[in-house]
Amino acid sequence: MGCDEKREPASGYLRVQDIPALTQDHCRMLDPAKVERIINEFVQGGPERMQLVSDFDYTITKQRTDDGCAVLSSFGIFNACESLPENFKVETEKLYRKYRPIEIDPHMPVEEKTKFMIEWWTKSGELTSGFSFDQSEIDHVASKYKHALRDRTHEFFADLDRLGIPTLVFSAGLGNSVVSVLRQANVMHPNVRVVSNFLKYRNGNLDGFQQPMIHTFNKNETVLDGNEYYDLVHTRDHIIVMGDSIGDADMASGVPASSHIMKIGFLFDHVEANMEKYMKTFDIVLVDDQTMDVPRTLLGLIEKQHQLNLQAAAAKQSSL
Ligand SMILES: C[n+]1cn([C@@H]2O[C@H](COP(=O)(O)OP(=O)(O)O)[C@@H](O)[C@H]2O)c2nc(N)[nH]c(=O)c21
Ligand SMILES: [Mg+2]
Repeated sequence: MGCDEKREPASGYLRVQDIPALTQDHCRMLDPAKVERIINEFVQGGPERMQLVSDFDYTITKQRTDDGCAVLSSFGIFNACESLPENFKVETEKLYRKYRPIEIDPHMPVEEKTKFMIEWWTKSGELTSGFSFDQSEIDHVASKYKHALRDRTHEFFADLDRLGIPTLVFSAGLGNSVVSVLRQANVMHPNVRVVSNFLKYRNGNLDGFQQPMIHTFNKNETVLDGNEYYDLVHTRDHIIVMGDSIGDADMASGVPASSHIMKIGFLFDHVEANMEKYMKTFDIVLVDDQTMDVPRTLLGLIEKQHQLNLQAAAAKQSSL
């Protein structure tokens, strides 16, 4: 026939229109054929080739809760701890007011922004120094947010664990809060790794953040180069990336160019204004979806084929 599009798909080929989670109104795709192609690659490749990379704030946590209560970010959880010195609160707030507009400035080039972000995280680390602080304070505040994870997060992390899929939670926020929320929600399984900024101590007092600094514009797998997680995942070329900010879509940059990446974006704020950019950036855009149902559906398809393969192999073995 000489034309790819017209070629009849092999039997067992999955069609987007036959996957109910992907035909919901709030599930948008600019290029459904590309999504379909990647799903079939994932299903054929099986769990051994998969890895998941996810943002934390408002990706694993909800963008909107049932009771309407705001969910604190990981830095927000730290800032809500009662024992922090007054001066810390005043000065970090000043930094936020200065640097946050730069971070989201649509006109400034990323290279220029990066300099400012390094400055912000550095100054924030300097302020997070020289006073005593106990992790139990973070745990206390974080306990309020263990129920603010997306619906079916527990099941989703159980799926990832059962299938042995390495799961990287990437956050330019505060790792101590991220880990605390995930632990208290009972999803911190052995396949989960959190790469983020963690508190450092010296002589019993806080001493800023541990290296390497993770900021908005280096939050991707290049920052992992050479560490043990990179070694674990660099051969896993089938990648699901999940985020709520445009920049999250780049979290897997640094992996080999031949990789197949499915980018899932959760869109909630200013839906109309953001839609076009999200559609161009993410393969699947979920509008006000506060669940893990779509990523779970992808894992379900991969697992189903995996089970069939295992059964076929067992049947072949017993017939020998
Ligand atoms: C250094 N610093 C950075 N941030 C914000 O923390 C965010 C963490 O970035 P992220 O991990 O991409 O999380 P997200 O899901 O919230 O986007 C950045 O986008 C910054 O806006 C910060 N926020 C607070 N409250 N305090 C800080 O010191 C601070
Ligand atoms: Mg986020």
